[in-house]
Amino acid sequence: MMYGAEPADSERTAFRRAEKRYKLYKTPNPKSRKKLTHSPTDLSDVVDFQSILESFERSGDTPPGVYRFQCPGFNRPVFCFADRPGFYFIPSALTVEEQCHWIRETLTTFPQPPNRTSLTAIYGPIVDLFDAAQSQKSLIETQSLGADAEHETSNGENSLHTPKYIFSEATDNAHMGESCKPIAASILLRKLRWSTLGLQFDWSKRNYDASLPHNKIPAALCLLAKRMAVPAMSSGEEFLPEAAIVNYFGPSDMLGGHLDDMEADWSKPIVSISLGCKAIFLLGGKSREDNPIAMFLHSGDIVLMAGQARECFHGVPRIFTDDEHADVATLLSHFSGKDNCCFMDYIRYSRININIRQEIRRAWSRILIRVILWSKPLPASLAGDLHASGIEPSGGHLLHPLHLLHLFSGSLPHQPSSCKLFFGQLQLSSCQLPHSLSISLVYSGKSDLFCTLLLKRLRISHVAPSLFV
Ligand SMILES: O=C(O)CCC(=O)C(=O)O
Ligand SMILES: [Fe+2]
Repeated sequence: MMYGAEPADSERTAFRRAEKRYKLYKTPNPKSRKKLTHSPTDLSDVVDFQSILESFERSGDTPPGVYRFQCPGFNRPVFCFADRPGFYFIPSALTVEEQCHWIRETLTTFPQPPNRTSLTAIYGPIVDLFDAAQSQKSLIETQSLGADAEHETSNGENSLHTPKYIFSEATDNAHMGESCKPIAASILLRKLRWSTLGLQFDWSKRNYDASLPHNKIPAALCLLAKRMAVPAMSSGEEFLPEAAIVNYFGPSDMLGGHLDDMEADWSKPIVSISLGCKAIFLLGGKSREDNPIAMFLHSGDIVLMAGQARECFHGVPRIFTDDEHADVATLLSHFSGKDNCCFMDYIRYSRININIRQEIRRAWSRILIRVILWSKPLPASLAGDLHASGIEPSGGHLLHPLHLLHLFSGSLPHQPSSCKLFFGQLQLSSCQLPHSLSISLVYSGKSDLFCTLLLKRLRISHVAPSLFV
């Protein structure tokens, strides 16, 4: 969309106006007819935690509205905004060596199958994309190649996940025809927008699909996230990473305002790591109408969003790749040397974000359990029915409310004797019982009470109120 040509509609909210204020605009360069130049952006209102940290270390002071969060045992200063509870900023959380390590990982190991990437839907699983870019290979459809190439596809993949495309030295497509045009790996690497670690996110359905093949989150990343999540965790609680999304940003990319709502328990933080070129992060409020706070994200900064901050719109309207603002000189100096030039070339004009999550709401399995909460003896026909469907557990009393509530919440808010006859259906996630639970009551004497109770106690992710009678 061109500057100034957007419909008034899109400018309606405060969040959208802030995005427009900070996004990259290219205008014709007065000195050269062909080239475009970037129009200057007023950055005077952008909070810079790098300089807040410096002045805090010098004088112990923080600017109005920002305070240092005391977190015993955490060895980095953490800052918070007075009016955005649940948001934590850890400036320079990673050393430059750590940043280099994670940049390598995000480009080499993280996009490897079975992890899905933004390229998987088009090309199938792609193995060793970064290596291929480094050695100037091209991606070619497997049918268009002979036996030699087939050999390469047996790279540890089973037949189900055999790549449709593979990398080849060949770039001459004269004999292949237009439909099989090779695509340079370096171009694909630039097109890589995201990869997912741990439980795989299915963007078409906007949920995590536990049935997709996946590995656990790499142990070192898990450890880092646990260590960094501490300021946002209640004391004694540990962050348990289950999935991570890696975002790759090129010079004119942006991430529009959004909420991350695919996790069942919003009290758990999202741990978000910034690598590479500096960016502007917008932290809005619970409505798009709330004025967002703009702040810089530098390479090595970590942000935590937990509790109320999980309900705040946020986004990244701008990546700086120009020498004046990108702030990657130190990083680039660590990537000097022949073996590193590909990393250096990439990160000079890119930003990478790794965000790590817990309590993923899984796609529903097909296990359907009818649950009956009763205060009287269970009618024999119903008991027999349940028994026949093979859902009665050993011990026989699962469907007693006491048992159910203990199983999922460890507490019992009211006595079974005060329950009316409740008859409902529970649909359970097969992977992780307490985290994902959906219930629709088909009959209930006090369905609203029951619903509130389940929502509160059992972390029900979704209730279809229309089904309540
Ligand atoms: O890139 C960032 O810093 C934020 C990423 C983010 O909000 C997301 O992936 O949901
Ligand atoms: Fe997000």
